[in-house]
Amino acid sequence: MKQLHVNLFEMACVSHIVHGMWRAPGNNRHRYSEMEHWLETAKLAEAGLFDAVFLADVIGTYDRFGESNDAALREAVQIPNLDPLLLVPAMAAVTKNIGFGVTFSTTYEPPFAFARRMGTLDLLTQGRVGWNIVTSYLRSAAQNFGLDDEIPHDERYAIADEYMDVLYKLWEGSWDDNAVLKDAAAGIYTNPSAVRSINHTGPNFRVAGPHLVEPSRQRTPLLFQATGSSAGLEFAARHAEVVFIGGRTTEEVRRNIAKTREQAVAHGRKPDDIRFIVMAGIIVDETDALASKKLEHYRRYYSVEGALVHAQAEIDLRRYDVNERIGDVLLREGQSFGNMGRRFRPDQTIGSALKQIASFDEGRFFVVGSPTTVADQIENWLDVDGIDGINLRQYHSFDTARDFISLVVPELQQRGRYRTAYTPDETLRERLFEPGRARLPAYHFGARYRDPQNLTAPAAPLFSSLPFSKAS
Ligand SMILES: Cc1cc2nc3c(=O)[nH]c(=O)nc-3n(C[C@H](O)[C@H](O)[C@H](O)COP(=O)(O)O)c2cc1C
Repeated sequence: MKQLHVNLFEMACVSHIVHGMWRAPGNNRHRYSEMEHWLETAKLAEAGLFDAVFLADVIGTYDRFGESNDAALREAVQIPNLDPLLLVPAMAAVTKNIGFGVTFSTTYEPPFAFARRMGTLDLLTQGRVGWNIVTSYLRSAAQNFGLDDEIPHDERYAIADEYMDVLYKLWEGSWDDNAVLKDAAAGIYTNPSAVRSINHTGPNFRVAGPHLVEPSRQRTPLLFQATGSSAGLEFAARHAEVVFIGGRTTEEVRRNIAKTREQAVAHGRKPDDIRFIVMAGIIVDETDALASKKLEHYRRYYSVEGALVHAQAEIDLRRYDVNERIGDVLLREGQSFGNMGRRFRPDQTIGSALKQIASFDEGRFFVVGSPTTVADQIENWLDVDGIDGINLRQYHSFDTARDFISLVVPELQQRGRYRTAYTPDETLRERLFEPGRARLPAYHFGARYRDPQNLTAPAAPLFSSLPFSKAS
């Protein structure tokens, strides 16, 4: 019977996704800048037998709503924030099993330095790190790295594909497993013939190598990705091992999962080589009634303005008649339906959009209720939608995680749907897949560089033409 994988869905900032909640009494969000806060977070997640603490990240500001950073700063929407990679060693030092998923963009910082950072983290954590691959979607991020505007979407994925090529060459191909000898008698620490330069030359990167970090247990960290576009799905089919999937209905979720599996098979992988995780909102209490009361309590703090900032809304919905349709207002205001199109339909009324925002309702994977109500839903998500796990959204730190751990985990364990202990000494990849699978499978694209011959044979770029469309 399938068991549920759970990541604590976090971000090193005050207001990650449930905006306004930082004002709720007892919420610890304001302690995001204290080391102790993250040590507590990691220990709590480990006590709950979670798979990992998953840290989102952005390297720019949400400056579209109101055409400035003012609202984002007032509402603390992902600013101020901290670099998530720097939290991992501290959290790893006070835990033994919990994994760490960290977000890093392939668009702005060179791959060689990132390869070293992740190699360092995989060594220090004994193989407990994963990487959430993003190409970054904020114009302000581009402007923080010398550009006027974002690089076009599909081009970012083409750059990301070459980025992965460089990383695999460094992580998988530069050092042999038996390179480090530590032979004090002979005075040889590393066998020079077991380490090689990678001499990568490509359209975006030139990297000589060798990698500076000796092989770690996973070599390549567990690869997470969230996507919905055709270029993103093609990239996931070649690279990703854990994909954040979505869908408004069970049918849509199942279709998206099937499509992603198919594309992975087209890239020489197996249908089961990808685990599917959704963002889930779970508000639980002893009874359904108490859980609904908790939801009402939380709703009082929710910030519609914070949600509009995060959606990079082109218009302030609150300024229009609730019966007007969003599409008509945008047209009249000469605005595109770009950002808001990700959450609303053009024929939706302003009133229904505001209600959707304020309702907390995050669609398909949102449940409020007793442990039984929640566990019933989770079993549905596992067996009917076909997902493998959830990123547990934090409404209140640390009540949301504590409620889940004390009320939902025992219920799921009783049903055989949740681990009762960690497998000692397992890597994060083994936890998501199976014992013995600490590294990328031999047929994964990244493993090709374990054969030094391939270091000199350039890989076929993923996209033969841009913008990418499946037909091409
Ligand atoms: C669960 C989840 C977590 C995400 N975390 C981040 C993040 O931390 N930083 C970021 O820049 N984008 C993040 N994204 C956005 C994705 O990286 C990506 O831009 C988005 O899914 C759209 O992909 P597409 O353009 O290929 O459809 C996240 C998306 C999801 C669903």
